[in-house]
Amino acid sequence: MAVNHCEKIPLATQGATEWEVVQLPSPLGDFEARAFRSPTTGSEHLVLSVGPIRPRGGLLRIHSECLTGDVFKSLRCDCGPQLEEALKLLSADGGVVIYMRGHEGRGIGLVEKLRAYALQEAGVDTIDANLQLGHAEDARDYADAIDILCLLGIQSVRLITNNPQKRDALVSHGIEVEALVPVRIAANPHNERYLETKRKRMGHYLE
Ligand SMILES: Nc1nc2c(ncn2[C@@H]2O[C@H](COP(=O)(O)OP(=O)(O)OP(=O)(O)O)[C@@H](O)[C@H]2O)c(=O)[nH]1
Ligand SMILES: [Zn+2]
Repeated sequence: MAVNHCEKIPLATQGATEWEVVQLPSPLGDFEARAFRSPTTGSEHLVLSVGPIRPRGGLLRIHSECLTGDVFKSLRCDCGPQLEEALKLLSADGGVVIYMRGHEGRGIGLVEKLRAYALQEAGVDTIDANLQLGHAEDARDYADAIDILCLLGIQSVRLITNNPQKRDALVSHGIEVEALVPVRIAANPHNERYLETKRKRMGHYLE
């Protein structure tokens, strides 16, 4: 049964004392930025938004940190172009991106992600690499994202993702997902197998 997503928000967060709103102009658009330090995980997340924050029906992307893809434009994954695409959608229609630190490597961190890459270079796919290293295939926790949505007063969204598990994570915490907005990026020779595994083994909408 879905729960009220604001019910369990940590008391330390409820006043949102660290919730300054600043301007963040960039080549991809002019954003408002907020930073959030989670009292439970200690992670510091970034929220970028365009326009008024809509309690219902606004665009939302929950973007999992990928230092190699987002910052260094690695071609091994599709994260960098997906983030850019999401920010462009925001500039056109308004909405919110929550940039989730602590989600690096699907929650296993940067060092372990590179160990997983090494296994992939030996022929293992992205899921089995995680499993061989003793991790869950996806170790991401969405509790901080739910707290942030509560602080923003967001109850329902159009979610920018190809990943049905992100929708399920929100719905199970009482956030309504009115629609999934796909964010498909052209494959390249370096990420073809990775995208194929996401489609076949993780159920991502990547036809
Ligand atoms: N463990 C691991 N993590 C990876 C690998 N490639 C990318 N990542 C991480 O995966 C996360 C992105 O997850 P994806 O599965 O690409 O996409 P998603 O966020 O679930 O779905 P979308 O919303 O459609 O982007 C980022 O944190 C990346 O650092 C990999 O081979 N192994
Ligand atoms: Zn990536």
